Amino acid sequence: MLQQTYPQVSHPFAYELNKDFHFAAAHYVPSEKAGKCQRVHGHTYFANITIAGDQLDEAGFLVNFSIIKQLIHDKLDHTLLNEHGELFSDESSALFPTTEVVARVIYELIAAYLQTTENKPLCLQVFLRETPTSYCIYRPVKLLRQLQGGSVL
Ligand SMILES: Nc1nc2c(c(=O)[nH]1)N=C([C@H](O)[C@H](O)COP(=O)(O)OP(=O)(O)OP(=O)(O)O)CN2
Ligand SMILES: [Zn+2]
Repeated sequence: MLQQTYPQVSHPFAYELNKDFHFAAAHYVPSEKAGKCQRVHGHTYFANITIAGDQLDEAGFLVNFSIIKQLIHDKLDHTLLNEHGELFSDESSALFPTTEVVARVIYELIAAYLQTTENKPLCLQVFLRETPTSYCIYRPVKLLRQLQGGSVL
């Protein structure tokens, strides 16, 4: 896989891990503003996930790299994103599978999993590349502001 550096998110934690993975998926954006992207087309999405925390689990992991990939890859790879009715919807722009929304949904899926773990690390950034020239970064700003204010630690 292509190696690249990603924008850093500032945080106070001792450990930070990053997981790169990719998945192939089709989508369409059901808005006139999307032009040609209203038609079904496909991408190889490249994701980089940033997770941080102070505590390791009994395996010495912040979180198992392979689980982070599985959570997203097993669900979305070789699917039509618009058909995931539990994640996306053609009825509301907040749920159209744009790069922005897909990045946020990936964050939500990973954050929900991390809350079930014993050491509860935090997802701080999702970088999602949709094409060679287009990518989006989602950051949980409420959480990051709480971290800056010291109220999560
Ligand atoms: N803010 C967003 N704009 C666009 C999105 C999106 O998700 N968020 N999506 C699309 C299309 O789905 C398309 O997949 C990507 O568009 P674009 O970068 O324009 O792709 P091209 O390969 O045509 O771009 P080049 O400029 O030729 O590299 C559109 N906009
Ligand atoms: Zn697209």
